[in-house]
Amino acid sequence: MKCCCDGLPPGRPVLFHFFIQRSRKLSLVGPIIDAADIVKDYGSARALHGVSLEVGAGEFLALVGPSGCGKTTLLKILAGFEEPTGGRLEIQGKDMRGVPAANRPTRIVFQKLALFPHKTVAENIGFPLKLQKVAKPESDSRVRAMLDLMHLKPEYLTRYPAQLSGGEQQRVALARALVSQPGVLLLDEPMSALDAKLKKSLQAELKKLHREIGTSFVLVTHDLEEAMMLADRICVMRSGHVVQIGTPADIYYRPANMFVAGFIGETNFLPVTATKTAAGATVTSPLIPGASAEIPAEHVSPALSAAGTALLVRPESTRFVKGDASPGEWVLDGEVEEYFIKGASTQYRIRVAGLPAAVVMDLPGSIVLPARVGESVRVGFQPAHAFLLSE
Ligand SMILES: Nc1ncnc2c1ncn2[C@@H]1O[C@H](COP(=O)(O)OP(=O)(O)OP(=O)(O)O)[C@@H](O)[C@H]1O
Repeated sequence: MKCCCDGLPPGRPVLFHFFIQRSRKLSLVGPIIDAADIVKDYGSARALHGVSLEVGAGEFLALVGPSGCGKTTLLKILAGFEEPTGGRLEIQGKDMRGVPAANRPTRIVFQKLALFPHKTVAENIGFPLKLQKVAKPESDSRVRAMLDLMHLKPEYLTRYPAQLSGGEQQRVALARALVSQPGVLLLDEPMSALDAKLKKSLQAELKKLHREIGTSFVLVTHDLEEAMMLADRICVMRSGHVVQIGTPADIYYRPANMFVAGFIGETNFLPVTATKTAAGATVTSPLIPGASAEIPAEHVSPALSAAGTALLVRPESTRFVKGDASPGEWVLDGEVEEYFIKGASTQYRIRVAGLPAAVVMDLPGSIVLPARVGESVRVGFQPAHAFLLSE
């Protein structure tokens, strides 16, 4: 027998069909969120200084940055819980000025669950549909579809939030946010209260869910690994400004400046003097007298300035040099300060004269250790593989 769900995974009912059809349609149009020059003042304090941001239909964007940089404020402005002091916000092509949260195509899930404790799971998930006066049979069917989507058992429908685990409660909150089929799902640290194992499994489910339903997700997170794992693009904020927006690879391998580089992942900054050339830049370092290296243009930050120029060498791009150095390799002499066995790899910290911080190395394997604490070692890396940036 043919039905409207043909071609969809078994057990994925009408709701899926709706999401998939809609996301295909939306992918033909422009950005679903278009925020330009958003300013937010709380009294005399400015929380956002002209933030501009676009989120594509079906895109997963993560907002990251130090505490107080304005992530939640921006999310609340998207959701309609805060009015911006200045700037323009369009969602699905419509100006959002004066549009209350309930009338926006957005839904939000907070870190602290806002489930109604005296309503059952079914009543919690169905609540937005009740507000929209959706007929009972349709509402029941959509609630059951959401339960299925969130891998929650049908018998949970009659349970109360207190009778569920933390992870299950968060899935109910996600189900409630998604049941009214929003164009954008806003997530404010939804997994930060969960233990590490549960967090990992919910992260995997969230990524799968996003791929399956095609709704745009905007996630605020403190967890940079989470942002790298889940997001199509990451927006790094600092003191109410957007510092860089890019793919996880852009942010990790081609950070705009030392702040972004230091914010995501371990870093080694080698002081250098750089001269721009047609092919990129030529660098020399006081730590490697007499040597110079060519850095290709794609490894030179477009925002390079004279202030505090440094070569970013990621820990996994280093090695111990036991014999001769490889062609073009730069080598630093040092002493092992400490090492940490991480299982799949071992992290070394090497004290190098002239550097304010120990050089961090991340070497595969942890069964046979190549060096011990106090041992003199030579650390090698290819400068052409490093990234040239400034403060
Ligand atoms: N309702 C408010 N009244 C006054 N100031 C506020 C208000 N909400 C936020 N702020 C201030 O605005 C700035 C940005 O806050 P916001 O909560 O957006 O930061 P955040 O990046 O989400 O921080 P965190 O990661 O700690 O949650 C902070 O300096 C904060 O103190």
